[in-house]
Amino acid sequence: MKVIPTAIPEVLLLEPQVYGDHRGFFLESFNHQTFAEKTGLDRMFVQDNHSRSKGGILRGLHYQIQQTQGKLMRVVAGEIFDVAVDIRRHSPTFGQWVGEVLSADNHRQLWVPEGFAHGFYVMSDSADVLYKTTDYYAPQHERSILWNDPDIAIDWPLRDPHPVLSAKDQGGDRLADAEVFDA
Ligand SMILES: Cc1cn([C@H]2C[C@H](O)[C@@H](COP(=O)(O)OP(=O)(O)O[C@H]3O[C@H](C)C(=O)[C@H](O)[C@H]3O)O2)c(=O)[nH]c1=O
Repeated sequence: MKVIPTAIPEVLLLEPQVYGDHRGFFLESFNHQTFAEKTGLDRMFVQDNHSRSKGGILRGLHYQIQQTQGKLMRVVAGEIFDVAVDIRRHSPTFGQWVGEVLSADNHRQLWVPEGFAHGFYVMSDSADVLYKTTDYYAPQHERSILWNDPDIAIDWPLRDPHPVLSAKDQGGDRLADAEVFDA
């Protein structure tokens, strides 16, 4: 597995070793020992999620203010633009974002640490996103930040100007008004 740094040191792009042959391919999508050795992170994942979205859907920006979740994102069908936003008040990269294309073809994974808001935009006609989280879903602690907050200015590769959003995501907070982490 290769670990590729991003503009925010704590956000990591991972490339698994892919074993291709005449039948197709094999890869280890997660190996606890390899993940710890290569990233230096000691995390236990407690939940696996599967999210399918049509093209043009944008989910996010979400985080849990308590029971914070680290997320290991990957795509098994289609292509997404996956975004992590640093919302740790005392971080030198507070309010900055990282966006990476994850796809069924590039097999790339994004490590979104605790203390970050997360969202993705579906660039293909459909996408299946699988991800592991380091704490359990806790809706009472879930918060949303507006996907197009001008103070964050994420450069989403939109297929058209209006992504399809859930009602919750239409009403996200501006970062300036959001509950953020005191880290
Ligand atoms: C996240 C989650 C949701 N649900 C239920 C709650 C709702 O009945 C339904 C859809 O939930 P929601 O609209 O919050 O799903 P997303 O908009 O994909 O939310 C996720 O979107 C962004 C990309 C994230 O990073 C988070 O994982 C998460 O907030 O699934 C569960 O039962 N367990 C869960 O862990």
